[in-house]
Amino acid sequence: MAFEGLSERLQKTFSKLRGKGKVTEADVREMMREVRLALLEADVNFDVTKTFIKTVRERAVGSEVLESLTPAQQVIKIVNEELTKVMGTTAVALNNAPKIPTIIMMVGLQGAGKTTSAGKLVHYLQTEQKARPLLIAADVYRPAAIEQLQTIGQQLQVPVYDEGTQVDPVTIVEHGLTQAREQKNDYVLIDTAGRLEIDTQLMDELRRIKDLAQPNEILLVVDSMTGQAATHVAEGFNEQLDITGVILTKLDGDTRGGAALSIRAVTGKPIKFIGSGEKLAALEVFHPDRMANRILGMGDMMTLIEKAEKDYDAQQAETLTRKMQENSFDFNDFVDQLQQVQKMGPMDEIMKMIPGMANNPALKNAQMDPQDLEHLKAIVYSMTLQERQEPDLLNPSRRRRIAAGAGRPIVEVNRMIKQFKQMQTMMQKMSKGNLNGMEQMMGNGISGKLGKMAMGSMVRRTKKRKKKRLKKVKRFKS
Ligand SMILES: Nc1nc2c(ncn2[C@@H]2O[C@H](COP(=O)(O)OP(=O)(O)OP(=O)(O)O)[C@@H](O)[C@H]2O)c(=O)[nH]1
Repeated sequence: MAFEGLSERLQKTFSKLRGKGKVTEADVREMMREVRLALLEADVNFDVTKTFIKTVRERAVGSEVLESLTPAQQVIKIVNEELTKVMGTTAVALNNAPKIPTIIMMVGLQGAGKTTSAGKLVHYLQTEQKARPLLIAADVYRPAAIEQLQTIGQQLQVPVYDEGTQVDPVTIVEHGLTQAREQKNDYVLIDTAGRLEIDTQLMDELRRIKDLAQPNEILLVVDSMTGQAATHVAEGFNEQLDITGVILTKLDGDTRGGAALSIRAVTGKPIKFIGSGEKLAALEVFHPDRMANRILGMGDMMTLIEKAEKDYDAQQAETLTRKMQENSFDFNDFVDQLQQVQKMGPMDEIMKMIPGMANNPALKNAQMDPQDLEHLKAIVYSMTLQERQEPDLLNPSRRRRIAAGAGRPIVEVNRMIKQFKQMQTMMQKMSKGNLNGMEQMMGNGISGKLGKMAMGSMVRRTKKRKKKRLKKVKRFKS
């Protein structure tokens, strides 16, 4: 799992501070030594680590922390803010051309994930902006690369311009751009060749393509698993081509985090997207603040909400919104929700995005077994319609009969009813716009002010979204 080592070490370091009424300069110094080691072990660039530690230390020994009533939380807050800063502070959007097409040139070493990322970006543009992109196959050295791009093109139903392997890539790009202009494609993605390492011939070719195409974006695709090497690659490509942004791939793997934490500081260029899987939908906009939260085990509620919005069936979501408003969330909805959550991906990944859940050992490799869902359904279907709506009717004798009817042990029935009631309470609180209830339920791992801070932005944004959704429903009804 990405950042696992770094995340665990940082959280262990900070846990020593929790509960301390007062933090001394010596405590801060000791803690920063551990943070420094954790960063270096995660393959973060040496200079980046040095500057980071210096900044955090200076801020942490300031009076705002040492004299505060919650010094441990203040220190974590500073580390969080500085991690966010190192990674670029805010998400950076794609540069768009004033007049179509916006031209995006994908560059990078062999195997970094260029071709796959070109496909993911097309999928992202189609989903987010209903774009009509064209792909240009300008990697003439690896015949399989053209076929790979054609397969991706077919999957996404976008045209792929290629002239085989015998034509100069610059000519291919020139012809491809002419076709895109004629066919009014709004985006053009150029898949260029990669090499095992940066060499003059590759750079010459990329520069010639750049001079001809005058791209709005030169996105360097780097493999996060290569750690420090990824940072060197980024430095090299940036010097030669003046890249405009980075796509960091394979963050679903066992990456230590060095690349994510170093690239921005070393090159000055933003990480714009992260790849988190081989599927075409596995591309996310890079949000430094959310990444810092994830690294510190503070969850990433915004990504979770966005993921839910994307993967949830729109009609189901609307029904759920209505039920929340009417306070009529019942057992049938409960089963539906579990089914929806199952679609979102492995349970342990999802749970880690919830504040306070990241380091829960019980969640290690937690999976939602499809069979569990079948068992839950069997229990729900053994209830009467009225019981499904009013769980208070489920007295011990009814519970026993339901267990027998579903062929499941009574403890499982009791557990499910308890979970349902918790979810129902959460829904009721959300329907009243009271997300503090949710915070209490989920944020028990990060207490007090910090928990509120972590949830604060989500509460504000969720309220805004809710308002917007309600307006939509109102408009729809009238
Ligand atoms: N797990 C994971 N695999 C990825 C990701 N991105 C790409 N890959 C895989 O990495 C391998 C290389 O990806 P390609 O897209 O072929 O790499 P490339 O940079 O185009 O390679 P060349 O064409 O040889 O220069 C493929 O097996 C991809 O499926 C990612 O975010 N996560």
